[in-house]
Amino acid sequence: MVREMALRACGFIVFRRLAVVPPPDNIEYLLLQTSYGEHHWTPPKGHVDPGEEDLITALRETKEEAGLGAEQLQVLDGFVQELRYEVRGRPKEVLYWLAELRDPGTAVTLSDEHQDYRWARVEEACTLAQYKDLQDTLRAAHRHLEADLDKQQ
Ligand SMILES: Nc1nc2c(ncn2[C@@H]2O[C@H](COP(=O)(O)OP(=O)(O)OP(=O)(O)OP(=O)(O)OC[C@H]3O[C@@H](n4cnc5c(=O)[nH]c(N)nc54)[C@H](O)[C@@H]3O)[C@@H](O)[C@H]2O)c(=O)[nH]1
Repeated sequence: MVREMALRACGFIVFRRLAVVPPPDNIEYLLLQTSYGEHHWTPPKGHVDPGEEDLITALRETKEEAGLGAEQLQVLDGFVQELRYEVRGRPKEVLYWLAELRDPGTAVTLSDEHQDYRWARVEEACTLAQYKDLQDTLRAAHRHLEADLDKQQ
């Protein structure tokens, strides 16, 4: 039996820390709303080009979709989440890493693929995200950041 190859996409859960609010409530996550289809919200991500490395895809898509480049991001070690769902009857897998926006004041610049963006605290981000698997991923990211914080204290 030939198993159908899953469509593969990679992206970043981009977050920023506001200076004026004490942690962990100062953490906000970036979500983008598509300008097509159901106008759903997801972190920046997109399809892996043939031969492209996963992290390079995540960086390229984040630059294309949000205008945020590698030099503006700090990619975190030790966190990656894999989502699997079906799109038009085909299996799709999405890998998300975590990346902090170094300067929380950096402006987001959207492409034609998205019509809106939001910096949202974890619960608002989950409300926007809608999908259970993406909500779980956002909460896992938040727990990971909170655990990091505990270690520093
Ligand atoms: N005009 C038009 N054009 C489209 C359309 N569709 C695509 N284009 C074009 O394709 C290009 C995109 O290329 P990339 O940027 O490289 O790829 P991705 O970023 O991967 O983008 P996608 O939108 O293909 O993929 P998803 O976000 O995965 O959404 C697909 C479906 O999956 C569901 N879904 C989404 N997220 C989750 C989740 O976390 N969990 C679960 N469980 N389900 C989830 C949801 O139901 C959704 O409808 C663009 O240039 C468009 O021009 C469309 O309907 N009309």
